Amino acid sequence: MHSPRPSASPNSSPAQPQWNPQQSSPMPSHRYLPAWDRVDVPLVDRDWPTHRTTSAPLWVPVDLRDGNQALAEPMDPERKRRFFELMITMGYKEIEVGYPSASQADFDFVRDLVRLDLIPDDVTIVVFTPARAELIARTFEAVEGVRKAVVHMYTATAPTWRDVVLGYDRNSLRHMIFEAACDILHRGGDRPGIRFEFSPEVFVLTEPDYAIEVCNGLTELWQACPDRPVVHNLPATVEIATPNLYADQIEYMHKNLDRRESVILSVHPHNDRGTGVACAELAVLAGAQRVEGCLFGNGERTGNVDLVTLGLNLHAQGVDPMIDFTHLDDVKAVVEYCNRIEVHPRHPYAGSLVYTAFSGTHQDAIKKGFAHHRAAAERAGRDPSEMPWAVPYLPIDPADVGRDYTAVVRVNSQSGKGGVAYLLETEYGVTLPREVQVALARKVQQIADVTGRELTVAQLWDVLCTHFPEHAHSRAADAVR
Ligand SMILES: CC(=O)SCCNC(=O)CCNC(=O)[C@H](O)C(C)(C)COP(=O)(O)OP(=O)(O)OC[C@H]1O[C@@H](n2cnc3c(N)ncnc32)[C@H](O)[C@@H]1OP(=O)(O)O
Ligand SMILES: CC(C)C(=O)C(=O)O
Repeated sequence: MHSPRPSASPNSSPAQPQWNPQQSSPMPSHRYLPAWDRVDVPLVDRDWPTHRTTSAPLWVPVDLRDGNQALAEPMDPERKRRFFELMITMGYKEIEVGYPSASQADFDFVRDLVRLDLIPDDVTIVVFTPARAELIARTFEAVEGVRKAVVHMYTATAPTWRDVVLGYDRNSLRHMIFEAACDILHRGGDRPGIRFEFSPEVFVLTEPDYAIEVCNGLTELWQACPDRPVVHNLPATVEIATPNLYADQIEYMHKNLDRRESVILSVHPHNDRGTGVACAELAVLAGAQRVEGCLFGNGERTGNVDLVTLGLNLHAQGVDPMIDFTHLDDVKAVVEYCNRIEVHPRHPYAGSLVYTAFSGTHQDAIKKGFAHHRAAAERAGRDPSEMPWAVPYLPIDPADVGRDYTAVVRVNSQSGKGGVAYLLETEYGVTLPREVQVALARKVQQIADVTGRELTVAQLWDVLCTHFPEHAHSRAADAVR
């Protein structure tokens, strides 16, 4: 049973309203089929829209495999080791450490982790392999002697990949997957610390009944039980649609997987449409229990889903992400070093500019918000850091991730009196009367308009000293003198 084609959104009426003067563009959009014509969307009596996420899923960073395979210069052993240690420090407990059959470097890295006993007892490593006998053999060689590992086998299951890339029909591909899975069972089935994972690559374009048939077959073959569950990891290898479609696909699997208590339902979103985070969040509402991704969203093309944003999105909802982000700038520095890619200044939670307001009304609100926050803490007899957070324009307290408040307000031609006054108050301890704030802001704005530049706090102080010397009495400035 499949759902009828969903109705068009209210915005897509063919009769364009007179208030919308947009014209047809020269974009060749007709070349692309909507997702609804590319894959059957299973009928879902949807539950996910009414769910809430109240606990963190199991996070599985795949930086050392999916992230690494997307780098122009894959990580050297020293970089891989630093990244691995960082993830351990942050609290990740299941970490994909590589594709050991891909290269000697990948193989050696996994061997070093095992031989040098670098994997803490409560951490499970994941090793990745295609469904090819010689590469499976090499993968097991890599984890020889490990205490705990997940052997993760993948094969593309979507029609185009079956037809064009692999050259199998549905039956012969299933046969090929099961043969490889038997090999894996044979090599690892008796080893207590070894568990199995399967990814039907390009799950989002795979017929749902085929995905179910293959996954359920593997659950059976691998003898999954609650004590030794299998992971079925359902990747949006390339994003194809709005996140609600992915959520429907995940909920369909959640409701149709056999031995559900013996299956860990995992997701692996990429970010081709820029909606990887939304896909993961809706997928968790739809039944996913485990999320694979990369720190700050490195990975193939536009990247894997960003585990930092996902974790801190939970934090900002009052849910413990179970990962330590308290030194986020240090985390960022290590990841930038290892990947040789910079994190964007606007990156959620971590970018250099994300706790900074240049614009006047935002600054005014932040200034009032901080004052209100401090006063509320005083009234309650508590430290401000323990009080519920409600400062406007700052979705979380920057201090939670190790930032101070110095960059919260910066002044340029978009700023107003509130921002200027805030900086002089916090940096110089001077509280200006409202009329002085207004007049000073006018002077500052004239300067900023002429130079087109930001003004430093020292420059603001100079403007105050020049034009309103009678108000330039500051504790901080006195201390400097
Ligand atoms: C979505 C993902 O991220 S998938 C992971 C992708 N990551 C990587 O590819 C990084 C590491 N890869 C490698 O180092 C190499 O590709 C290797 C060592 C695995 C294989 O190398 P090669 O043997 O030279 O093969 P090549 O790279 O051309 O791979 C394509 C072959 O693998 C087959 N193949 C692709 N995926 C799979 C799979 N999951 N299971 C079995 N066979 C597969 C293809 O059909 C093709 O076979 P053909 O040559 O008979 O047509
Ligand atoms: C095979 C899986 C896990 C993957 O990396 C992808 O589909 O992007």
